[in-house]
Amino acid sequence: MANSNFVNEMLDVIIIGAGSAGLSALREVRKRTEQFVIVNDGPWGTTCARIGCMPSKLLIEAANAFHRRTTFDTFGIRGADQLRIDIARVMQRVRELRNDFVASTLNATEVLGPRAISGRARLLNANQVLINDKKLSAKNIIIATGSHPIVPAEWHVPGNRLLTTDTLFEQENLPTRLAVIGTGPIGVEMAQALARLGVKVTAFGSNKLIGGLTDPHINEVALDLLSQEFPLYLGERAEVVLEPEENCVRIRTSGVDIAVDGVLAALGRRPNIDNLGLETLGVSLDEQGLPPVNPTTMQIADLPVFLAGDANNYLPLLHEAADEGHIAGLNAVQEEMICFKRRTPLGIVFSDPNIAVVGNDFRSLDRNDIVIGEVHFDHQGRARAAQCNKGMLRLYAKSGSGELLGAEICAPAGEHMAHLLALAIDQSLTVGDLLGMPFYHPVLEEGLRTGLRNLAAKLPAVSESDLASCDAFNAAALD
Ligand SMILES: Cc1cc2nc3c(=O)[nH]c(=O)nc-3n(C[C@H](O)[C@H](O)[C@H](O)COP(=O)(O)OP(=O)(O)OC[C@H]3O[C@@H](n4cnc5c(N)ncnc54)[C@H](O)[C@@H]3O)c2cc1C
Ligand SMILES: NC(=O)c1ccc[n+]([C@@H]2O[C@H](COP(=O)([O-])OP(=O)(O)OC[C@H]3O[C@@H](n4cnc5c(N)ncnc54)[C@H](O)[C@@H]3O)[C@@H](O)[C@H]2O)c1
Repeated sequence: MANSNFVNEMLDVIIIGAGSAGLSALREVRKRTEQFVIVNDGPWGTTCARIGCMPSKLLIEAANAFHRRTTFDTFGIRGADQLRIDIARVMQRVRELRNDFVASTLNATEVLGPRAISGRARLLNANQVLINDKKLSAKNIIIATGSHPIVPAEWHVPGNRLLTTDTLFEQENLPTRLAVIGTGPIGVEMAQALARLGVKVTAFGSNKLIGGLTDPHINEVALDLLSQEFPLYLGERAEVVLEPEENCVRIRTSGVDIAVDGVLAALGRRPNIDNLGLETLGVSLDEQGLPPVNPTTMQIADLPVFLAGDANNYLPLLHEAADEGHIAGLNAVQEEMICFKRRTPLGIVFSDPNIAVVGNDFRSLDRNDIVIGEVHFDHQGRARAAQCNKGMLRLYAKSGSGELLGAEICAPAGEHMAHLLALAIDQSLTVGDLLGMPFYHPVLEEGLRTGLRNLAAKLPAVSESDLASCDAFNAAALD
């Protein structure tokens, strides 16, 4: 990308960071002015496409395709034990498709010529940025610098044994024994995928709740299912020590001491705000070094500066980063600030079964104001047919009105049910409204309907003339 020649101009907008948030902001800014630049440090192509959502899902798809062989015998398909995984080819395919996805994101900036600048930006004040030793000025600045994986300084593990998702997808081969440290969304997704690809995975997490779950019942189900595939040790920080004489890394907790060939750090991500010059803005910074940001406008305090995407650590998810870039991009070229209503919360972990949290999570709800419905998928008809009959879903509704408030899920097709539920929660639908909707047969969503019926039984009865009152058969074949 070109170097800057906008030194003496007062630009309308400088966008710092060309990830999903920055590109989303760029789209809105470009519709309204030509007086802008976008600056990006390091490779262009976004975290999502290059080292995040997309390559991780590519790896998961390969792992799940191979894992399907464990069900073949029951289906009557013989010879599964002859199937072999070619890790080098798996990783090559991940990179090939990943490169395609990256290329598709570059179109937006390649057409910009000198307005797309490669370099590291640092704020000098609320209207000035230093880029490649040149001062650029703008009426508004959008910061969308993303985040990076946290790796504890005390680990002292050399790069060839220490992986993060920044480096995992570049590997030609995978370690034989791997410790995945951290069992949030990234740790859970990668631990299961790598275990399914034949890596001897052991997972460690300081939090007893995994994959972003807050409902202990769903967490227990998720833990039970995942621990059938690889051991998980939770509730303690793991100590990570290089043992050069033993040619391994040792992972220790109070109850475990194991040797591994490599470590995947999945301990969370920190916003890319260090040395960014946020202190020059003259606003108070919190203990993480973050300034106050209005989530409806993305504005920092009352400054002409906006903070969007993972960089603000508010909702570090792709669709939220895109929304925040959109909001910041619009507001940066607007006379009057527009306040946006944010979307219904939705988080999905692409484990098998999927883990999802939608609407209000269990932890945030007052137990006295809600009723809870639940369903196990062990006996669900369609799930049994597909040999994916495991998992559980819990639904939370307002006790008087039956308005659906949230759900936590570890269930087959959880990603799709979470979307249906997000739609319902966004529209303030009640359990009765949902049970009045059509459910086809035989589908996994009938499991969701069983959960809704379980919830409806704890709410005031609906009118007999309402089809929402239509009851279950209590037969696996029909529900
Ligand atoms: C392994 C993994 C899997 C994920 N899976 C999912 C998923 O399935 N679903 C989902 O919703 N989310 C997922 N996420 C999260 C999602 O990828 C992020 O929320 C999203 O990519 C953040 O976009 P962003 O624009 O804020 O940051 P980025 O895309 O990281 O963009 C920030 C850019 O700013 C640049 N930059 C940083 N500092 C400077 C500076 N000083 N000057 C100039 N440029 C700078 C960076 O180099 C980078 O190019 C995943 C993340 C990871 C790591
Ligand atoms: N499918 C998805 O939607 C998806 C997938 C991946 C990532 N993401 C996003 O990326 C963000 C980062 O994900 P993440 O999983 O890296 O972070 P996270 O913060 O959600 O989870 C990190 C986990 O590591 C644990 N941990 C921290 N230090 C530890 C230590 N020393 N020893 C053991 N455990 C330790 C924490 O208790 C926590 O459970 C998430 O907030 C999520 O929004 C989303």
